[in-house]
Amino acid sequence: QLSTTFYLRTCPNLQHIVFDVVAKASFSDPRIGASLIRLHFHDCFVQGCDASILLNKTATIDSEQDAFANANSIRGLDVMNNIKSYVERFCPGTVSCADMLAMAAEVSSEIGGGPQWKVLLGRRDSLTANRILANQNIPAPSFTLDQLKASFQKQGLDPTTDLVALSGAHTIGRAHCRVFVNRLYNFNNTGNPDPTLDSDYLQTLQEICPQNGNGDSLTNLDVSTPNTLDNRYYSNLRSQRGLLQSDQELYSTPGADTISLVDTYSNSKIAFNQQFAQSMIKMGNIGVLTGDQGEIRSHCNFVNGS
Ligand code: HEM
Ligand SMILES: [Ca+2]
Ligand SMILES: [Ca+2]
Repeated sequence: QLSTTFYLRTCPNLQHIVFDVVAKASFSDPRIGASLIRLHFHDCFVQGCDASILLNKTATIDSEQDAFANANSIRGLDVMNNIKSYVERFCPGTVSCADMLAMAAEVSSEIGGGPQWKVLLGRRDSLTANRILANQNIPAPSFTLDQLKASFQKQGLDPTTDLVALSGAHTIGRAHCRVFVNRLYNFNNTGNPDPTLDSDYLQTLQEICPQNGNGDSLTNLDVSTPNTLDNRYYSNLRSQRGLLQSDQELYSTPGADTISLVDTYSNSKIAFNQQFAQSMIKMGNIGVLTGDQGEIRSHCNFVNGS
């Protein structure tokens, strides 16, 4: 239903606009690519890839930006608005915010040293947002492997291949202490740290995140190459240096079918790149609105006429 040539005639310089805005933003903020990739993920897992995450709270919109996983956490909304204002200047009323999110994620992969792919286009923007669904559908960092699998399966993604490949996005970006501090001191109320955490790495993390701190400090998701979209994430998991419980689960759950894929991707950047691109395309197809469904928003943060 979507196509790579959707805006070929109606917005020929779209790709350049998205690339230029993201590239420029990356100079001053090397983390922005990570934030944009995550924004696309958090959009697609709630009502599909329809830019519902971009809608601000109003009298009628219960903003997904206030969901647990998003509040004080998502970034890049300003960059999306910046892209939109350029796009509206060149091709007014044509390009959906949902497509811009998918393109911004692809460009961010490219800029970060990851794979490129042909982005499928033609998505339309939602008229609604759903904060409650966001709380239900966006996986939590404390999830076990079974819970992660169920979450991906609910979206029609493969609970092994897509889960392992897309988790590889944690090869870039940062996380707050609050999302993993339980692993450092009192894992599952045992009074001890998570036993699947390397002891040197544990010590480093304890220095960054004191036991009774406010949890607001940030650290890199990938301890090896924090700003490069490579396959080091997977070698970290093999040496018990996954930052989130949901990361380490992929390798440390006894007998799991995800272990051999972690090995495969850690041994082959090519295999990872290929599957990451394929899984990103698949994620980008979740629940899309097409044809005359939804609308093309004139401002990404508001439905038209509001
Ligand atoms: C598998 C289940 C997943 C869980 C439980 C999870 C959880 C998280 C958490 C807790 C953070 C840190 C947020 C913060 O502290 O503010 C984070 C960051 C991030 N996530 Fe995930 N995530 C998952 C899958 C994904 C997927 C599928 C993608 C993209 C394809 C992704 C991309 C990212 C990126 C790039 C960051 C860093 C964002 C930044 O620095 O602004 N994650 N994730
Ligand atoms: Ca959505
Ligand atoms: Ca990396």
